[in-house]
Formats: sequence, C-alpha cells, structure tokens
Amino acid sequence: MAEFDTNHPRLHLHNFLSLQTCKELEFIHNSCSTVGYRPNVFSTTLSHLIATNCAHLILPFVPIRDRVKEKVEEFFGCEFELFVEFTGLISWCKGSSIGWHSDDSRSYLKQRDFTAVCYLNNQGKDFNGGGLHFQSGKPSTFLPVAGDVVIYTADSRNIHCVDEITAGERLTLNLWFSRDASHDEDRKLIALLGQCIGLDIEVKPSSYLPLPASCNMYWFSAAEAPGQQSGFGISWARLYVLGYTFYFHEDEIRSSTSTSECHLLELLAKPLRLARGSEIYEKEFINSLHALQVVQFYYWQTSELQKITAENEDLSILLLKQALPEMRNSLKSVNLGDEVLAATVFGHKSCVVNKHLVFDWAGFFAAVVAWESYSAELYKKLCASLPHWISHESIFCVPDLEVPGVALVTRGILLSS
Ligand SMILES: O=C(O)CCC(=O)C(=O)O
Ligand SMILES: [Fe+2]
Repeated sequence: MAEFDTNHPRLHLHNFLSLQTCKELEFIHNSCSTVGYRPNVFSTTLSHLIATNCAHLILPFVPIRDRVKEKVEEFFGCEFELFVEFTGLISWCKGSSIGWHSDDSRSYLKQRDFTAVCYLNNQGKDFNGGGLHFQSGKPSTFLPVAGDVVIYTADSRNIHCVDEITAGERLTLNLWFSRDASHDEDRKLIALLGQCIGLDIEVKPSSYLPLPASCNMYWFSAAEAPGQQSGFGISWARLYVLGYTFYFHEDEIRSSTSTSECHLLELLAKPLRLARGSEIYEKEFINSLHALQVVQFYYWQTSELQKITAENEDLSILLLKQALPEMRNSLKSVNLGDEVLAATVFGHKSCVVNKHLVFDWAGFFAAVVAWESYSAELYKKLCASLPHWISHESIFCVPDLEVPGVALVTRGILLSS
C-alpha cells in the first residue's frame, strides 16, 4: 500500500494521460456535450453517447477507466473490488464554480468512495480561474494541467472547492468509484448497449451518425446567464464562434414561422449545410450534431489532415454566390441563438483565433472522409468488444482485439485500406 496522509488521502499524478488522449476526449466533448447539472456547466456521459447513436465513442474512455481504476486500487490499497460508479466529461464555462464540499455529501451520493479528476486542458491557456483547493492537508492547491490526474477519497477527509472560471472552458474527465456493486455503471451501460447495438455488425453510416436526444438538452438557457435575453443551441454556438453559419432548406424553416426558442430547438435536429462567409459546402449534414462532430474532428486532426489533402482534388464546395439560383434561393441562414452570449461562453480567444486562421476547405473535405473511417473503425471495435463485456458484466479493454476487414485507421487518419 502506498504511503499517504491518512487524514487526507489524496494523490497527484503528473502526465498520467497523453496529450493525444486529452485531445480525443476534447473532440468528443465538443461534439456531444449537453447542458450540465449546474449553471454554465456542460457534460458528456457514457449513457448519453449510447442513447444518441454514438456508442462507439465510449471506446476511447475504456483504457483510461481501466488505468485510473488500477491506480486508485493500488494507491488506496483496496482489498475489495471497486466499481466505476460514474464516468463523464465535464466542462465549466465563465461564471461556474463550486464551494466547499465532499463528493459523497448528499444522500444520493453516499455510494461514492473515491474520486478521480483527469484534467484535459490548461489553466492560463484554455481558461482562467478554476483552481482546485482542499480545506486541509497538503498539497492544498492543484492548478489544472492537461494530462494530470488528482485522486482522493470522496468523504469528509477531502473537503474541496473550485475557483470560479473567469474566461474560457475548463474540461475534465471525472470518475467516481464505489465498493457497492449495485452502483456499478458498467452493468447499466451494457444493458443500454445491448438495446442499441444489433447482432448485425455491418457498418453503415446509420450505425454512427449522431441522433439528438431531447432538444432541450442542447439548449443553453439564458436563465443560466443572468442579464441575458436569450439562450443558444450548443452545436450552433460552438460553430458560430469558429466562423461557421448554418444554412437550412427553406421548407424546413417554413414549417414554423415562429422565432421562438421552440422553433430554434426543432431546427437543431433538421438537415443543414455549413458555410463560411459566402462559401457553402455542398454536402448536407443530417442534423446540427453531425455537422458539429465533423468540424470538431477537423480541428482535432488538422495537422495530420494537412499531410493528405494535397491528393484531394475533388472538392465539393459550392460558392454560395455561384450556386444554382434555385439552390441559392431555397437555402436560408439561421442563427440558433444569441451571438453575444455564444461568444461569451465559447469564444475564448486562445481557442478561437488559431482555428479561424488554419481553416481550408481541402482539409475540411479530407476530414469528412477521415471522420467516416474513424467512426466505422470504432464501431467495429465496439461490436467485437460487446460480447466480451456482456459475458464479464464489465467494460474493459479486450486484449488483442482483431477487427478484420477494417480500413487501417490510426486516430482518424486513413493510412491504407
Ligand atoms: O474539477 C475539479 O477539480 C473538481 C470538481 C468537483 O469538485 C466535483 O465535481 O465534485
Ligand atoms: Fe467535488
């Protein structure tokens, strides 16, 4: 058993996750998050990924959960089996904070024995504020650094708080562990996966195209931001701050003439095209989450995509001003929310400026292709893992999993097929 202060058992692990892993989880969160459990907080849970046709995106979490659990068991000298009680990506935006508390302090959280917070981005670069403080014991302050993990007991020996975020978006992967098998997250997730994944593992785009949950989960309400008049759709806002516009077919817009929040919410789930300035991409996305996921993939993989774009001559880009008149007339741009509020919440300079500068349609086109390969490969791996997970009643990294017939894709980059 490792040495620690038994009055305040906690451990700081430096560089526990690679930066590549942090970036992959950031891609998933920026594509799939919903409004969180407190104001100015966004979250991506594994059950949400499964429920929205993105079950394949739980795979990048699996080795991390295995490694963190092993570390928690080793550090706290657990002689009993631990279960993962909750896994989720959580981001905090301007204005969010949490006062002194322990993580088991509510009656419905008593099952939580240990906490692991994995930091996925950096204080001072990606956000300001957001330091973690413990009331007693040493060290008492942790400044978030991408790749670091802090683990501690969830009880009153580790009362802690987090400073208010003053700018940007602070992203963490939070894991809670329990000794109580009835709170094992894996059993619930496996049951959900069993309902969603059929026996036929043929990979079609319909296997991995995101399908939104109830629309209000994607609406950042103005009520969360005092003084603001209106809210925004999360997918629209994340893309708006990067310079994109949503274009809908006039028929989709006409189905309701109201400009109410309800109408905007409905549009989030409708087919759309993406534009930058007067340039519009010909491909139609099935909904705003689909467009968001492809764009986030593009930024995650920009430097790799630049290496392969030279071969891509076939650019399906239409300049809006050159588009066929009937198409130009039938497409209308719509703002799905309050631009000022979107810029306040997601428009942190260090994140946005570079992304504006690097954009090119050739790279974007390559991203569409590479995103399909990445998704298809993960989906095959999920289908191959699921029988093992069902028989062990546990989600784990299945060793030496061969996925025959899949294009060789490494982290979304098409190497060969
Ligand atoms: O993100 C952190 O540093 C800690 C978060 C926290 O205290 C909690 O979610 O209970
Ligand atoms: Fe906490």
